[in-house]
Amino acid sequence: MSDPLTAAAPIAASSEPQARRARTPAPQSGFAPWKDPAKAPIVRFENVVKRFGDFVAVKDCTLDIYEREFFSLLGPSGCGKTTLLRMLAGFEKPTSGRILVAGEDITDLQPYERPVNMMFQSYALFPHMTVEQNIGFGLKQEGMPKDQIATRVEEAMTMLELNRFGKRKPHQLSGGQQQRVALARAIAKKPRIVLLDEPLGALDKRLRQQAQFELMYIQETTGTTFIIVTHDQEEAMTVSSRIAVMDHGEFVQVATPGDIYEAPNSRYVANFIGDVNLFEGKVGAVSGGFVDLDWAGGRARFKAVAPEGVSVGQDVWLSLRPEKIRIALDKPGDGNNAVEGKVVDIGYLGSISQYHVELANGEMVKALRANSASTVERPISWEDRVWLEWPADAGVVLTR
Ligand SMILES: Nc1ncnc2c1ncn2[C@@H]1O[C@H](COP(=O)(O)OP(=O)(O)OP(=O)(O)O)[C@@H](O)[C@H]1O
Repeated sequence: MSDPLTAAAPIAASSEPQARRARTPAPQSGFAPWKDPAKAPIVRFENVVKRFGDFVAVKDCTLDIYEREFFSLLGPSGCGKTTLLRMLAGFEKPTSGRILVAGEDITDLQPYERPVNMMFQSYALFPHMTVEQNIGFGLKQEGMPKDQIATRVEEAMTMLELNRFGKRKPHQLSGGQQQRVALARAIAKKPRIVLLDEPLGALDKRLRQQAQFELMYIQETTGTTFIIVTHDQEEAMTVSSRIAVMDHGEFVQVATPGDIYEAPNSRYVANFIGDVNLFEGKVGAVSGGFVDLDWAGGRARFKAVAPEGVSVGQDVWLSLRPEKIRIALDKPGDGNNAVEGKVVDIGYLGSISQYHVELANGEMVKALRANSASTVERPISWEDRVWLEWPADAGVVLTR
């Protein structure tokens, strides 16, 4: 059973959307400590390996996380996200490697000796205690004087808008309110680092989105470093300063949401985040920072920005997001990449439509088009022959 002190429940979904809507977090513009060589990380995983018997759950992971980051570990089920988090919290010991917090090696410290509080997916509130008592419990265990506990509990309840519920027991609260109590309890101890394992997993989509903003607000207001485990890419994109995309116990890419989306380093990452078209081809030529990519055995040549170290004859993939493609009935002029196809499906999404276009080699490409009232062209419909067009810098050439 998890320790109710450290194993708190998911974050709250607000039951007072009106009151809370005004509190959108300030954007972390310009916040990029990972780019500053003078900055020391608050968390460092150093060549961390975790084996369970013969199985390697985490393979030689090295990662720096900086103070005030909202850092996401993102990946499919079983890729090692929770194991990494549990090693940082002290519930698992690395098979080899070290974990440092603020420069101090904490690998051998007990969970309660670490400046870290972990919130698990499960609820772990004490049913016989009031909200106030639940929030103050950890502080009481630490031997904090009563008046200071009262102040901390008050602060945490105010932040989570729980003041009205202080005297209630957990069963007298909604699920979302219980989650807020759990978060209040975690932050009342003022840990330097809060770890969240799928904190919003139990919420439906609407509440989840609301709770994401709430989490961001609390993270920014308290100045705490948050590390979250999620397999929901939209969630990671919304809340994170940076994301580590994981696969089979390894980091595939660690970058900002923008870079992960715009500059994925592999087909795995491109496919994992958002919708993408992948054109397989061979490099036909490299010059002036661009490659010519021979697609479908030479049916067409696409120009794209050359990745580092690419050479003629190499197998590559052009990753192209649907919104970067212009779809039109008329053949575009020279200059951009263009390929012809037939519309086989249209998804009407309100402000935009998604077109599924079949190319000559049978490949399907997705393209988006705004449903703008000012569009003078005739609407594009099923079975139409269309042209897909994009500039050389719209896609990313991937070598793996
Ligand atoms: N105590 C354990 N004993 C043996 N294998 C384990 C243990 N804990 C985790 N594993 C294995 O290690 C791998 C990584 O598990 P982990 O819980 O870190 O994955 P995850 O990425 O968090 O997945 P999920 O999103 O499903 O929670 C899985 O294959 C899991 O079965």
